[in-house]
Amino acid sequence: MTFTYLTAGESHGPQLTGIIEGIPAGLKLDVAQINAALADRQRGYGRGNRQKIEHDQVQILGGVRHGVTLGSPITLVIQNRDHAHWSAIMDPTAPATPENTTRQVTRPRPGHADLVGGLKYRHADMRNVLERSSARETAMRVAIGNICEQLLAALDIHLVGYVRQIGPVLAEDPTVTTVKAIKAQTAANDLRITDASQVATLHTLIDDTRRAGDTLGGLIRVVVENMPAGLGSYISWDTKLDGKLAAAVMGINAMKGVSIGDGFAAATRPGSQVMDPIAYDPAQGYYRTSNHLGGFEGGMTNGMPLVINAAMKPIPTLYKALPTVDTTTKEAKKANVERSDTTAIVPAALVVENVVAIELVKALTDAFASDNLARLQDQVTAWRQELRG
Ligand SMILES: Cc1cc2nc3c(=O)[nH]c(=O)nc-3n(C[C@H](O)[C@H](O)[C@H](O)COP(=O)(O)O)c2cc1C
Ligand SMILES: C=C(O[C@@H]1CC(C(=O)O)=C[C@@H](OP(=O)(O)O)[C@H]1O)C(=O)O
Repeated sequence: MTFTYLTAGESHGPQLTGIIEGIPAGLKLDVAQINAALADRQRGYGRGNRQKIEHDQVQILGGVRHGVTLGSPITLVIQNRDHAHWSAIMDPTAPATPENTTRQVTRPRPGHADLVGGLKYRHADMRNVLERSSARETAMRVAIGNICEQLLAALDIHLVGYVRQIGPVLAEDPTVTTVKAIKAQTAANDLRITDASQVATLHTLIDDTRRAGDTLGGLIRVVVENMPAGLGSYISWDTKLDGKLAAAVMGINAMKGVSIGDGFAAATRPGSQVMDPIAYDPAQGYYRTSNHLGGFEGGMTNGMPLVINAAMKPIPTLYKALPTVDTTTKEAKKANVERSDTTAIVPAALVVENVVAIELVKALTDAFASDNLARLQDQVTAWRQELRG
């Protein structure tokens, strides 16, 4: 069964909707876990006031009976609580007020989708663009990704996303590398970082940046453990799983770079310091004595932990608004600002984790018969056995 999903909904519309096809029948879904992931996406130092309004909860409206997946499409809904407050602002016919003279968005923000989206779809009011280009949509990708994570857990595959750097400040403890250790470290602070000694520095950096009306980006890493070797393929460029992961991660709002393993740093070193030597052990089969290549060779998983890195640009909406042009008068103006995050690197790390989970489920359900979970589990077990031999 080919796994596909679609999301719909605007940032301040009534709800986000998601439909997933291709989750095997027989998976017991833990809705509390999906809601915990949604709450986790809302946390993080540096976010704006929207998260005080939303309390994201998923409703499952199809594809699940008595808590167990049916193999049919799964329909998910998340309400936008802010919709109620926004309807007047969203009404293009409402008269302007002194507080809000810009009911129609005509001063596009550099770095956001406003201007090009408006030109492309002929939206004179670029609110029609920002509503859908907003990363509000990533709430649904996390709900879908969490269902995928629950399927991966049923196959004993585990993953975590974390923040390595915010702006210029590195906040990664290089000795914390396992999924379990990363989860323990990152749960203990509001920055999703593994080096807790940087928390105070980063709080100050984010506070100072917010006061200056500016914004920050950063670096993210996702680590996946126990993904079997041989997923993805070298046979054609578009079968490479590292490529599919890169596209999925780049598909997240504000991502500007994706790399695997040591990534760009590998380009500066000799091959002897980059290739991962092959070894064999009867209990675990073939393995590598290092993992510079982040678990991929020839577009295929090689059985080592997958290491996927992402670079997020700073948030494009600046309170100290940037120069733009009013699209009605063509006069030089300051860009539109309503409300914004100073940095969203903390939720973004969870979003990257979740889109990785989605791509891994796609790869697994492509490779194995997956109408039913028990059958999929049997095949993955048999495949792991074959690889050990
Ligand atoms: C979790 C998350 C939250 C974001 N919050 C904001 C925000 O508050 N304000 C903003 O201007 N951009 C925000 N962004 C980034 C924009 O959505 C993104 O830059 C925009 O859609 C343009 O797309 P691009 O950066 O991929 O080119 C956020 C991104 C993520 C992943
Ligand atoms: C709503 C979310 O993020 C939003 C993403 C976003 C953007 O432009 O991407 C802009 C802001 O929207 P608003 O003006 O409504 O506050 C963020 O809050 C969310 O993550 O749930």
